[in-house]
Amino acid sequence: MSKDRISVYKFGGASVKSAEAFRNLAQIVQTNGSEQRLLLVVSAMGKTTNALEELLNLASQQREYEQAFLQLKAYHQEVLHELFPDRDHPVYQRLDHLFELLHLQLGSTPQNDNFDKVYDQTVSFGELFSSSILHHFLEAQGFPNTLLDSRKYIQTDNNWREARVDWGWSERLIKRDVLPLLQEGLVVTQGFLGGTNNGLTTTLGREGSDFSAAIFAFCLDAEGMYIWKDVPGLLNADPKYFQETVCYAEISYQETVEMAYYGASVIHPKTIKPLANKQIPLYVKSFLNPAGAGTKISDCRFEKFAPAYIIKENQCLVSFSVKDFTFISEQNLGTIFNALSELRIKINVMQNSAISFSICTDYHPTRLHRLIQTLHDQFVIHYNTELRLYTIKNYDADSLAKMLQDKEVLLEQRTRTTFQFVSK
Ligand SMILES: Nc1ncnc2c1ncn2[C@@H]1O[C@H](COP(=O)(O)OP(=O)(O)O)[C@@H](O)[C@H]1O
Ligand SMILES: N[C@@H](CC(=O)OP(=O)(O)O)C(=O)O
Repeated sequence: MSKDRISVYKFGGASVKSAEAFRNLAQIVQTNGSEQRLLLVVSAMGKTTNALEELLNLASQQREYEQAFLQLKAYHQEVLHELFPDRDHPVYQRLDHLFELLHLQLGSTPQNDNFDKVYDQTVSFGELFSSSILHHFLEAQGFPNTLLDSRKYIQTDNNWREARVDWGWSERLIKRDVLPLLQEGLVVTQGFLGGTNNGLTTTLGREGSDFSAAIFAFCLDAEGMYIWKDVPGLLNADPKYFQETVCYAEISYQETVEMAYYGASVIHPKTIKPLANKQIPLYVKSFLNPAGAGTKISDCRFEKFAPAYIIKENQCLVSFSVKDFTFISEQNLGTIFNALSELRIKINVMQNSAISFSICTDYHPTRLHRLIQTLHDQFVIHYNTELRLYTIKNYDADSLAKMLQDKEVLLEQRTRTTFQFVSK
């Protein structure tokens, strides 16, 4: 087998959540690493990013965070103790140092007024911890590797928490430095993180490690990208909600990007575009059964595939009504869209009637409050929270009946292929 092939492997939180998970990961690298050059992109361990968000919230509200900090540190240390019996191993010093830096960062939070900027400097520690552990663990297992700081390669603007990639600059840097490193052996790097040209850390949006891997795959002209998950592949529904699911053996980029857009959380929505633009296949594989076929996502075409069910949680339905019985005009819509864009509120579904306009969006209380403040002079605004957005792609009578059963529908919309509704 030729060693000219480059593949990018992405391991998410679930695949590094415990010492056992790290061992399983090393096994996957051992099985597949002799056939190809591998770049490993790793997310934070388990639910570390959530824990870091919680720490930051406590610190920014000047509330007690020491206990939560120590808990997060203890979780990482437990994994270290299992993976590195020698307590003098340099990985211990490295992790101690990173936790000290996190502690300093949290200590300076209340004085800082740009929350989103501080968010990126804080929440990014999860991937710094996990990638350091992975680097040292693979070395100890006999897989020499380079630990690459993705913040120096994925160059972004300072649109904190959802930074936009400078593709040209990132590609030049990655081609210049990472290609030669891959000739020497494995490369390990962080998902989710980018960096500005003045050296500050940015993040690419929650669950953005899939996207990081796709950026590297694009810039390296990889032969394939693999995301290793706790499911057999891309399924027609989230097994957390549905007992019976079907695994797609092959599916197109287009179907996948739509599923991701509607909320199938298995793949970050931004992942597909860079891969499709260079025709790089994406494989969704199970780290619990690495020999399983998984799903291949590529430029294929299928006429018919099993209906896909997607549930997006934590939705909010907002309706804007004009105050004087004039119709909703393009001018009114322009005003609403401008405010939404300013506040980074994304529309998941929208619908207008004669005198009102409704949107379904992810619920962010602070942003919604600001939206109401901005527009309350011109519109009467009502909203409902704790809703779900249901989407059925490739629906038929049976799948509709199944999803709609016992639900009160607050808004619905259908095209020839896709049915969506908002409900409790
Ligand atoms: N269509 C789908 N197919 C497979 N898994 C799905 C789908 N929709 C949602 N999921 C969920 O995605 C989870 C895996 O993604 P994620 O939790 O982001 O993994 P990681 O953080 O380890 O990368 C699965 O456990 C499953 O519950
Ligand atoms: N750790 C980040 C980035 C990420 O992609 O994680 P995961 O691959 O576990 O979804 C997050 O939780 O948002």
